[in-house]
Amino acid sequence: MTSLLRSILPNSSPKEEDNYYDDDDDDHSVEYSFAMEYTGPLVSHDIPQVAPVDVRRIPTAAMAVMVSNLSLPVIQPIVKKTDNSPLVYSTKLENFSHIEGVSKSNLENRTLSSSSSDTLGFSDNLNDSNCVSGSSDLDKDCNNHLNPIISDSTKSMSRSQELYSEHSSCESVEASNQGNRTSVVTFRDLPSNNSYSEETDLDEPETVPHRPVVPELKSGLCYRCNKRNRFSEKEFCIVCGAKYCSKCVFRAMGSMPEGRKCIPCIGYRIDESKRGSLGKCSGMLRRLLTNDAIKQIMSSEISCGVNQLPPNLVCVNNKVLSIEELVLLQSCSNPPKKLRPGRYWYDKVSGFWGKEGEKPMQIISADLPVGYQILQDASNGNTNVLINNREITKAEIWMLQAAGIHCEGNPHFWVTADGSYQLEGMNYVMGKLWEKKRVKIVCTALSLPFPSDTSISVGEEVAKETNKVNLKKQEQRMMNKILLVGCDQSGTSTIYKQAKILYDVPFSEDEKQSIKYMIQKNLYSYIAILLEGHEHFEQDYLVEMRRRCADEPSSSGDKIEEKNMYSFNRRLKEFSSWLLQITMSGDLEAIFPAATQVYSPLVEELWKDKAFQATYKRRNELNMLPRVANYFLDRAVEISRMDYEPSEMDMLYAEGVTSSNGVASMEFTFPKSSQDGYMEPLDQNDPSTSYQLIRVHTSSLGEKCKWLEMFEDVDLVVYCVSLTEYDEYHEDINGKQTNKMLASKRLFETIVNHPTLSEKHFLLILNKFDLLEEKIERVPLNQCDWFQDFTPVISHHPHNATSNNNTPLAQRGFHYMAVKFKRLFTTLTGRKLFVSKVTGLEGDSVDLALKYGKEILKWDDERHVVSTNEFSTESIERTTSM
Ligand SMILES: Nc1nc2c(ncn2[C@@H]2O[C@H](COP(=O)(O)OP(=O)(O)OP(=O)(O)O)[C@@H](O)[C@H]2O)c(=O)[nH]1
Ligand SMILES: [Mg+2]
Repeated sequence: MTSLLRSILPNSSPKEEDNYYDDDDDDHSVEYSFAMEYTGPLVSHDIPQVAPVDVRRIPTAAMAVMVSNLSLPVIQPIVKKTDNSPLVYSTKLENFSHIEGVSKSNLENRTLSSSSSDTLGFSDNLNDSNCVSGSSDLDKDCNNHLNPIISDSTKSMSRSQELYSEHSSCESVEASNQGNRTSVVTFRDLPSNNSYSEETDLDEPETVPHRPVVPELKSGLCYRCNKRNRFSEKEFCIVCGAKYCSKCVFRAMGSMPEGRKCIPCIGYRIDESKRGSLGKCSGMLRRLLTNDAIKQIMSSEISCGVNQLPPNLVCVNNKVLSIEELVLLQSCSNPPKKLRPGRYWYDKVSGFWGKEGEKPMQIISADLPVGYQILQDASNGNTNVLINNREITKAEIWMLQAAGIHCEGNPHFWVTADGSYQLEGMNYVMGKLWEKKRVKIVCTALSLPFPSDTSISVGEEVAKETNKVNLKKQEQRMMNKILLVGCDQSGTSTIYKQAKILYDVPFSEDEKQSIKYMIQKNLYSYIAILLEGHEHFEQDYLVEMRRRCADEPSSSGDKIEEKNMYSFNRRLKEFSSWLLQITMSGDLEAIFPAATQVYSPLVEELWKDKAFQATYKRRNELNMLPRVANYFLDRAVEISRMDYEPSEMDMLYAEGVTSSNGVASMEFTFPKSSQDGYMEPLDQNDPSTSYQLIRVHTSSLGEKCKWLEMFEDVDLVVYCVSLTEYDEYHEDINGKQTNKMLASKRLFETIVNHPTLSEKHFLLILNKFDLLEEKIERVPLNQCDWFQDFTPVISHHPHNATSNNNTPLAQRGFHYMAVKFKRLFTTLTGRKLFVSKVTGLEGDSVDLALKYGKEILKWDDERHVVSTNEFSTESIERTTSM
């Protein structure tokens, strides 16, 4: 028998063909099969029925592709329903009439219908060529697995078929032609998308047999043709793990009624380690089939009964689930995502859901009668703070703090599904957790769950749909987490904000508002510095004038006062002394920006005042004035107004970023750019790769950065150091002056040595290179004890551009510091530190550094793929695209 598959694979050996289809005309033991209206040319390319298939689930589009490969028309089966419900599949004859050599009468003659009123199958004139027998060589190969499926239709209908047919809402009515003939199938309308239908899956799917995983072949070998091509894509069987190349995949897997399983594995449970890849096929299969075909196969793979998770492998609150519980869990409006075998805890009141001994990973529907009562130590918390009887983790404490909830005194909270919280024993709701914007930021940064808006407020159906979409979106995306840390003033918040601007992640209203207030408050502190300077300038001017006066006895003291170019009018004088007093007392923070409305007119008046302008011109003499102050002072009047709206640049230059507990988090993707050249090939194939940048302030990390353990799932740590710190000092908690570079080094050591990050890649950002260029000319690097051996040789031949000696001093300083950190890192870890030179205020510079981070992650991914040759479909795609 010639098969359609065979016909599209002309080079395959006859032996291989025999393995799949035999010529035994008498054996027509297909239980579910096509009845199609066929015509001449098609007869010789019959449909590859290698396993019993629910007609509705046969990926017709897959067939269509194969047919289209043969330049044949797409066959669209249409369903006719007769009184007794058996179905007849037919195709529209017109579809074929344009094919050369095919007349309508020819088509009609070859029309197929069910062979008896209640039997669905091929009519005799096609049986010869189209039916698949169970006695082919292939089937002999697979005898043990296939026989139960394709022999006696009633007696031997395998469990998988039962489940399968149940899922596809087919009912086996009776068998005609016992042994050889097809069983009778009637069809009901498909129910909604639920994987489980009540009557179907409640009976022990755990009895679905388990098939051992095949031992892995040497990397790159196809399990069928045994040909090696390490980098060519393969599709793998979700049961036994065997991998097939594009030439063999259809021969090995047939029409894939249960998804990607080799034929002998049909009817068997999937390998649980591959559950994550259900519904995700390789790029290879996508190229071979149409979208519709892929959709159909993947949907069968996800929903067919035999592939469902066995309930006895899931334990919730110490109780092994029954099938009813599992169904409840998976069919609720907000089910656990990617449920795998394992032990879980479930807080029925709030809906928090997590793995035993771990922080919550999701918020699912509340009040499901699943598992026993939750235990206090379910998530292994050690905070003495309880939510719904569970001792919560440190990450959750941060979440509560972000919501403004105090956790002193080890309180016990009661949190309901909508986030309402109250103290145990108190009868009033203190607030709603999920309504606090900062909670969302902290939850995202710490990988804590946050409910989607819909799951709280909208009806079940909409929520269900939204969840599905979200789930799909999540599955499509690969999230890489980047943790950004550094000492105070190293520039982490600048880099974080720069990334927002670069990758089009808008600042939230909340962030904008608080950055605006920060800018306005800082403006008054800069003005205060100017006013302090003004007092000195005024005093100096007075002294100078008096000296001159002494030289010219004719001029009076009053005149000197009048002539003083630094004199304010009375109002400005009062404002000036008030502001200076407030600043000295440290109350500036308490008054501004709230008082902006009142003082804004005074700022305007001040700015127009000649005395103040004279002071402003001399601002460079004021050491206390930060460099960034110029940027804002130039627009002081505009900024001091109530209706001031900070621009992106303003937000970048503002000192700080809104965050609670010093944690800020953003998601972004790298935009595609034609200039990226060779750097981009992988991303072009995988544009959905997204990144999460989490900036955390070290003051929030506790002693010895203990709370770094909350960032166990980050992929890359970016440590930020300011290149200008080498001659700067700050007072530590004991009042001791400490060199800032040494403090940075110590923090670096602590973070690198932290057990949570022991396996992570590190990228060191040496920031503020623009400032180093200025500073290193004035202040030698060996001001810092750690940099004593920096002794650059200065060239006396400035025109010798190729000489190393002519490398700018700042560049050499940067290299030197980079090597210092690299050596330190290698001593601590034995691994390689990546370093990037950055000027945080320049977008391109930050962009390059973050892209470097991306390259590190990509490199790591590829390394894993090559070394472990994992089954992950993404990795297969990536390897190939290398
Ligand atoms: N000239 C220059 N200034 C920079 C650069 N990076 C950051 N700054 C400035 O340095 C100051 C500190 O930067 P931040 O980003 O606030 O530093 P941080 O790490 O958040 O420090 P904390 O807020 O103290 O935690 C800000 O005024 C920035 O504008 C840079 O590359 N060049
Ligand atoms: Mg800052």
